[in-house]
Amino acid sequence: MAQHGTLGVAVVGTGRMGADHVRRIDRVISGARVAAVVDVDAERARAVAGPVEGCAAYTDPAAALAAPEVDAVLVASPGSAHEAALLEAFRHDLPVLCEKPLTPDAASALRVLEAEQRLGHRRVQVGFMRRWDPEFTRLKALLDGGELGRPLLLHCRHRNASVPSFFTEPMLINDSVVHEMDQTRWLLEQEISAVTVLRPRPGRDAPPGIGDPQLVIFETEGGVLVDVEIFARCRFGYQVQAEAVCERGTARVGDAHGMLVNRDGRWGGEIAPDFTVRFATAFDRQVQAWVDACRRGTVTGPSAWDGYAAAAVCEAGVRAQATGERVAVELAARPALYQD
Ligand SMILES: NC(=O)c1ccc[n+]([C@@H]2O[C@H](COP(=O)([O-])OP(=O)(O)OC[C@H]3O[C@@H](n4cnc5c(N)ncnc54)[C@H](O)[C@@H]3O)[C@@H](O)[C@H]2O)c1
Ligand SMILES: O[C@H]1[C@H](O)[C@@H](O)[C@H](O)[C@@H](O)[C@H]1O
Repeated sequence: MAQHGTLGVAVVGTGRMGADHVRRIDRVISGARVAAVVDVDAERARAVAGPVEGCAAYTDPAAALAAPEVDAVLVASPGSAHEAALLEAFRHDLPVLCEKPLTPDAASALRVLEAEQRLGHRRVQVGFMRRWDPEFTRLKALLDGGELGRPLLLHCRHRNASVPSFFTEPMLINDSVVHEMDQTRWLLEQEISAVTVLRPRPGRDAPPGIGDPQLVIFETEGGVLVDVEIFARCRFGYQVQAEAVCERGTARVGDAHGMLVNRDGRWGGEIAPDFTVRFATAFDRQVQAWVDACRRGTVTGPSAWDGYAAAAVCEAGVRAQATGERVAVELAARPALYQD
């Protein structure tokens, strides 16, 4: 490890998330520095590397990951480029924080699992950052403590003020509801066994042919029902809420939005404009936990198995969305490397 135990990180993909992670490693968290950035867009890579001391800009991930200053890799390229970046990181046996999704489909996620198993040890943490959100970690601790009894239902809301114009209907599942898939598996410690997608009439802001909002229902292997409202163009702000209904009580997160203001005969709180604000603390804690684990030579957080399981549920979800039918999730057997 370079420079007094400081972790040298290569950030692959310097778009919205990648640039934000570069800022976070450079200015917010401790124990790491950005040694290299990679982007197929050379100008973008140079622009992001410029203000960071000692950071080299590359267009070829293979060249960057072979650099001696690089001890670990943060993958923030589009999902379709994740598999290649992960396999390149494995070639050098480097630890990886891979933004969600691990890969865009279950078959490619299985290939990543197989490659990691060939290494013989886990190297991947998947960027399901809600696992580090202070409210969600409290909910998890409450459910784990058991004082509310067993969870029976989980009501989730996932609202984005807007999404890019290229956002397709399957992306409601693959890009957005993938978070609730991981959140459900993590909070309940159960696999999701089936998915159904229901549609109300589309909102007026939904592009032609795209049903937005949608209601996505998960059934878990332990008999819990989970409903997820996904509304990608709700206009008013970014809202992620979850309420667990248990045998002896309920618990809900995602309502608190900073300040409460009394004014002009009204009272109310703030709503975050987007995920970078709502989950700022979660992103910081996620990357700090990854850096700390890398420096200890261990892994933490959601594994490649969790990334694969979410991809398998996404596949069922996209089929349920297209057919209107209840679709069972097909999951491979969990390999020994991911048993704990
Ligand atoms: N955790 C979250 O809440 C969250 C939020 C947003 C995005 N993401 C994830 O982060 C990733 C990036 O999303 P984004 O919004 O920053 O996208 P983006 O389009 O803003 O940026 C992607 C960047 O990757 C570059 N790129 C494309 N192919 C590449 C390759 N093969 N090698 C290197 N660079 C390449 C592009 O030129 C672009 O600069 C995606 O996986 C996305 O799902 C996660
Ligand atoms: O890529 C983004 C990101 O993952 C956000 O966390 C989610 O709320 C959005 O719906 C999705 O488009």
